[in-house]
Amino acid sequence: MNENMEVIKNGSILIEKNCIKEIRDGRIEMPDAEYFDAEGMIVMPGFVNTHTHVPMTMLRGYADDLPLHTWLNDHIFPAEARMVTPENVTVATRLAFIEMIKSGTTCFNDMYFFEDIIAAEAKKAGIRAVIGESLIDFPTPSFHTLDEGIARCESLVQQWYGNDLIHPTVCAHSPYTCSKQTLRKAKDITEKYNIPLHIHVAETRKEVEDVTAQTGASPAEYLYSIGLLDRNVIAAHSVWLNPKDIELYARTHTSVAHCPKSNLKLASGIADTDAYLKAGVNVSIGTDGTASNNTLDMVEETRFAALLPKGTRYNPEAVSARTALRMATINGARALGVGHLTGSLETGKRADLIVIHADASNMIPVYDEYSAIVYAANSKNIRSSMVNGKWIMQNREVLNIDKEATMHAMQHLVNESRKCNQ
Ligand SMILES: CSC[C@H]1O[C@@H](n2cnc3c(O)ncnc32)[C@H](O)[C@@H]1O
Ligand SMILES: [Zn+2]
Repeated sequence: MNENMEVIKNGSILIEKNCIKEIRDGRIEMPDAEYFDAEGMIVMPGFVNTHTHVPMTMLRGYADDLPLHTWLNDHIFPAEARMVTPENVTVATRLAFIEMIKSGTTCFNDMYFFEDIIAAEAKKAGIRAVIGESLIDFPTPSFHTLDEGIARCESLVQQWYGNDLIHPTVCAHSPYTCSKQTLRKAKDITEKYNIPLHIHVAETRKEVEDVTAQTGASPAEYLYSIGLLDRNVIAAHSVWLNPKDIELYARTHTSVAHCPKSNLKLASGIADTDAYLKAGVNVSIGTDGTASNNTLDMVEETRFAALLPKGTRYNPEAVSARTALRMATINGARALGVGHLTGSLETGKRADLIVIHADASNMIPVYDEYSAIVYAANSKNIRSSMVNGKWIMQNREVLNIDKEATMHAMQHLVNESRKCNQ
């Protein structure tokens, strides 16, 4: 693999319009060019967060230290039924974007309700977004019947299909909340447009037990049996895969969105990503929502993704820093079907990159860039960020979102919701 795919060292990147035109050692002389001096910096592709529910910033810390099914059924679903409105989704999405941009994410994959709002906000913020309206077999804040939900899914796809920054998908919540018919309808839309399907799979042992009791197959086998697994599928979590499931993912090119922190916090378990990678599965990294994480920080998530397998496998070579960084960038882009556009610094790709201040007390000395980023960096080291050739953060200032107004609006939203709940 070309060295320049991951980090750029002592070199120059020529960007023309929204694309990387050239990458070269040393300085590129261009009389009319605008120069950005990256002395003391590491330039790398932006992080690709492959599993989020961005408006869940409104529920950060709302119900902590609970197992997934209690957390979801007794706390999160009821809170969402009250709080998920178009206005609240707008505010919560802006807050999420500030946090994501400040921690180096240039592309994210979202599953929620009112994704039309999230798409429009992403366009304004300038962040690359892979977005899908979500199907689930009960009335939701954005639709009441399944037919309405399906219509919303397809109309979002039609609205953004072919866009250079916003890439549509369809989301089905999970095999335990969607019937076979719902899952098939979701898949039919993705097949019609050749776009990804985003779904939670095998997150907990309970899910595996329940799905197996109902269908006679593991969640992965069941999804395969109804034609759902292929290279256009992003299977979030996938903690509880048996050896046959792993082989099935590899054979069908199903991608995993590994969410180490959310899985730890909800005590769902630890995915054996070392085994998945060795079997040839495309493993990427996601944060999940801030009600289970409770951050959207891909620097932190990547560190967890590199450290956990070492502890569970008693093997310091399991998931190296370099592998973890690939999972967080190019594997993510490939999982989302945008690997031809983003996820690495290569001539012809879109200029989606971040600038890390490596000449910092918490990072020097930098013997190895991958190690410095994965094991030493924190989000504050990320100084600037560019998506599609445009700066979206410069010197830690997020350019297209009003931070003060957003924070104020979030506080107001929470106060109002508390009043209504009293
Ligand atoms: C159908 S929109 C997304 C839906 O998913 C819920 N959710 C958030 N995190 C998780 C998770 O880890 N497992 C399962 N479901 C999750 C979220 O609250 C929305 O209702
Ligand atoms: Zn999730």
